[in-house]
Amino acid sequence: MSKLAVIAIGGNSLIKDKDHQTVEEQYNAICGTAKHIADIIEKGYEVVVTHGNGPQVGFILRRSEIASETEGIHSVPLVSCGADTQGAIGYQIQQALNNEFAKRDIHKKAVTVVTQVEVDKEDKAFSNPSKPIGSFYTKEQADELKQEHLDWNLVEDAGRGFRRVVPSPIPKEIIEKDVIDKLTDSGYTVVAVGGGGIPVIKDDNNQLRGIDAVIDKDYASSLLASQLKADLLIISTGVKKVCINFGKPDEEALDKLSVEEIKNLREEGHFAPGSMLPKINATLNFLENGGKKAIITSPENLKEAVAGKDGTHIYR
Ligand SMILES: Nc1ncnc2c1ncn2[C@@H]1O[C@H](COP(=O)(O)OP(=O)(O)O)[C@@H](O)[C@H]1O
Ligand SMILES: NC(=O)OP(=O)(O)O
Repeated sequence: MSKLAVIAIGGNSLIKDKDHQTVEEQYNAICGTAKHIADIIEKGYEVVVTHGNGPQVGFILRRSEIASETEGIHSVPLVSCGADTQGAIGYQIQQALNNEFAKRDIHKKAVTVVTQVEVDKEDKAFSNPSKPIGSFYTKEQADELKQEHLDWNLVEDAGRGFRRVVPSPIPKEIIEKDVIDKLTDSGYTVVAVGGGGIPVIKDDNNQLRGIDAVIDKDYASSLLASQLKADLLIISTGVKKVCINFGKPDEEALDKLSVEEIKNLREEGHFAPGSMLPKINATLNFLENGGKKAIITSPENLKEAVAGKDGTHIYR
């Protein structure tokens, strides 16, 4: 039986830099990533692809806010902006993968599952927004925006500038997990829990209802990988390897670590909240829930990383 890898693609890693964030440029980045995912499939893995949406969901929300200043145009709730990104990014990944499969004569089909993820309506994240979305701003721009939009929260994001933050509750249950499991078992390459999944809560009548938030896709991917009993969780992001002293003159890249070693480095504060810290926590959740191995690397290093020659490897 083939091994199962869940590959989580970061929303920021789909956008090279601020001059390359159009839909076409994002599709080009996805086509590049699709080649690397196809390499892994050719190595004999079944793959489930998950993806982030931090930049994209923020862009859609902002467009909606600006457009709704025009009479007759309604605004779009954040939860629907997240659902929109699942369709738009899922479509691009699905198309890029199917084109790549056709080129290589891989007899597979990629399919996207619109995925709802249940969260706790009492999650304290709802009163403590922490998930960075949308554009990066300078300190001056951030100060101006705070005065202009009194309901906005902006924080410094891992030395890259200021960003708006929204609530990011912990994912509890993947509503469509059985469908994802069945499709994967049948040989489809499934794209799922896009943007961490569409956040939903159960109301008093046990009915699902969307709630405004953005779930961290690394936590949702880790939950999915555990529930599918995946052999490998791969987090594909903007860096080849996780580092200690990141961005400092004594920065050092990490190759291979145990759960205990990475926990110690986490305690020492080497991983920035809102960027690398959730990835580390998500890999630890996977490894502590039965997973054996997790890799953090960049899209262009996926093949080498799976072959054990690159990336940061964390073992149970
Ligand atoms: N210790 C660290 N090692 C490597 N990268 C780090 C570290 N701390 C913060 N980062 C930053 O975190 C980024 C990944 O987070 P982010 O861009 O939010 O992820 P995503 O790819 O999921 O959108 C890296 O590209 C890097 O800039
Ligand atoms: N939803 C989410 O975690 O997106 P990013 O990976 O883009 O931050």
